[in-house]
Amino acid sequence: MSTFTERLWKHVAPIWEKTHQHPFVTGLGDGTLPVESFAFYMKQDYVYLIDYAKIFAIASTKAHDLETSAKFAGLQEATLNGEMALHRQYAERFGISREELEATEPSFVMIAYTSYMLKVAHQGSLAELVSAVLPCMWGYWEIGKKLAKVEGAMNHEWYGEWVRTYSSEEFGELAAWLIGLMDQLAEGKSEQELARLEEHFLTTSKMEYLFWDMAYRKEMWPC
Ligand SMILES: Cc1ncc(C[n+]2csc(CCO)c2C)c(N)n1
Repeated sequence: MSTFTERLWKHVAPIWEKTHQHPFVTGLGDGTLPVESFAFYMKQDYVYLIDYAKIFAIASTKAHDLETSAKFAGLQEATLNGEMALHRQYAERFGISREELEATEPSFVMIAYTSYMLKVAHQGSLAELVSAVLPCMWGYWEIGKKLAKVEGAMNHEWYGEWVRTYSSEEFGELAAWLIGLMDQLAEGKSEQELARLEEHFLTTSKMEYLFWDMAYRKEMWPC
């Protein structure tokens, strides 16, 4: 018997493969990514994470046991003060102030992405919420591991810190925890329910791709 996340992995493989080949992602590894695209990404990602942290808070209220509730509360804290500190550090290097970072005008891809996750978080079950946020964590872990193997990527003057963060053992453990929770929550669910979880997972995986692409092209609203 294979696990539910093995099923997800099989179905998402072509989307993730396309993501790994995107010039933003390969450029993070080999250093060819234009630094202006990276700065654009950091700003959009900062406002993305403001929403994302709220989704962890919702997950904490929907948790079925105290341990899971505490873990999500901790994740909200880690996002606001850990992951976003990385962004604040980068912004400082770029000469972008905290106020400017926080006042970033959201791109339409960023709004579409977080709005989808927030909708699922508010309206769906905990299993649905986890299926929608899983590509962010699992996907970054896969990218982090891949880029860490690229010669010089860990020590690159701009992107090294990013690669070290998302390939770290600590981050891997977090991703593994969420994958385990997804499998646990999928247990005993009907095929109809599992199909809904898979749909969320595939949708946000595609959103991840779009996020890289939006940042690479520095794409804002067309009008
Ligand atoms: C577009 C986008 N997708 C995924 C992540 C990664 N991420 C989002 S929340 C979280 C948990 C810990 O803070 C992690 C690792 C990101 N930053 N930006």
